[in-house]
Amino acid sequence: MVPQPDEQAHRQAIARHGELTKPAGSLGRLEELGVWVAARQGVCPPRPFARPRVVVFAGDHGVADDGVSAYPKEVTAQMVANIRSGGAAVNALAANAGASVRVVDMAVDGTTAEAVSAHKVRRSSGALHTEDALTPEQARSAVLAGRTLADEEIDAGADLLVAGDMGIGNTTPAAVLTAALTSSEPVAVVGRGTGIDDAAWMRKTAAVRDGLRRARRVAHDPLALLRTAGGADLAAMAGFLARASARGTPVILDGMVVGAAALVAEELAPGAVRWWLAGHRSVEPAASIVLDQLDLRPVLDLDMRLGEGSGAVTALPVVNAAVRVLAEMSTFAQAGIQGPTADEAVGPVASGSGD
Ligand SMILES: O=C(O)c1ccc[n+]([C@@H]2O[C@H](COP(=O)([O-])O)[C@@H](O)[C@H]2O)c1
Ligand SMILES: Cc1cc2nc[nH]c2cc1C
Repeated sequence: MVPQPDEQAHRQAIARHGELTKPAGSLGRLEELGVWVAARQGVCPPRPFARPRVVVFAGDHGVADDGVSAYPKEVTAQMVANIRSGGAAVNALAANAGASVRVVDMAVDGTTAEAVSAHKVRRSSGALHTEDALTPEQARSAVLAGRTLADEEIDAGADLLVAGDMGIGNTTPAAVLTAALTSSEPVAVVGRGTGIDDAAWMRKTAAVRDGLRRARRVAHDPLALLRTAGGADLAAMAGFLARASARGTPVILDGMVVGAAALVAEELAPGAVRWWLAGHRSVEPAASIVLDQLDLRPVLDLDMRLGEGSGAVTALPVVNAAVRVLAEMSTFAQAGIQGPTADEAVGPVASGSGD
């Protein structure tokens, strides 16, 4: 069961925005974001996030051997090492936001450090256009690993979670999952991933078509869908996102790959979306389809298409800014400033974060 955000804190935050020393509604969506956090923390005014945590789910995909990515699968293991040593984009952007980063190997086609491979399910997920991505047992283990990781992080004090992804080929299964759960056509969900050319785009679209043919048959069953056309990374992310919501822990979603996992998580745990904020709009076309389906409006739109949780942690300082407005501004009464005249007091907070 997914808990409801706190209605009372939600109402108090909206009322408080009307009392702060600014024209009603003048901070635009920043007001709405502060209200969103207050309702998730169950307190008004809300607190800046003290222990935001990123978990990057790494795993490559057999379909990448058929020329659907601009990079070879070896890059996945190399980037896991780079994230671990602090040299990836997500490390820099997380540091800017006061967040810490953990990377886990769910299905990397290579050897990674012992410290990151405790939950590893297999080497590379299956080539979804010709075979199942996982066995039923692997799918169950991967979802459970994601749930366990969310529990571990929340129990260790994380007050905001971000799921990131790293895996050569992962935009192909993410496109299939998105198409299967939104009744979209392959051409609508296939993008350029790491930067593929037209020939690779056509190969990728054919792979998505073939994967989707099998995925559509099991689209009503989230575990079967993850097994057929997802992969260990996507399954773990779905478990992680569903569990965060069940624990009442807010999440900032990243781009297209995390978005696809979020669609599955919403199937696993209906209502989970109420604990998620969309960090940004990835340029991948499927990302916008996910946002529409989940009725989420992204905080940022910076033409990013990286993954790793990078868009989510880029949005986090804006979310913390929204919190500080509610927590630190003076009210009209405190500052001895005249409030609005009755006629002027129009609706204080914009809508559209899913509330
Ligand atoms: O999540 C996104 O919006 C996103 C968009 C484009 C690329 N990516 C990243 O690029 C990699 C997958 O791209 P590809 O072309 O190998 O399928 C993987 O590591 C993802 O994290 C991620
Ligand atoms: C270098 C590199 C870094 C990445 N980070 C997420 N996906 C990626 C893909 C590549 C190729």
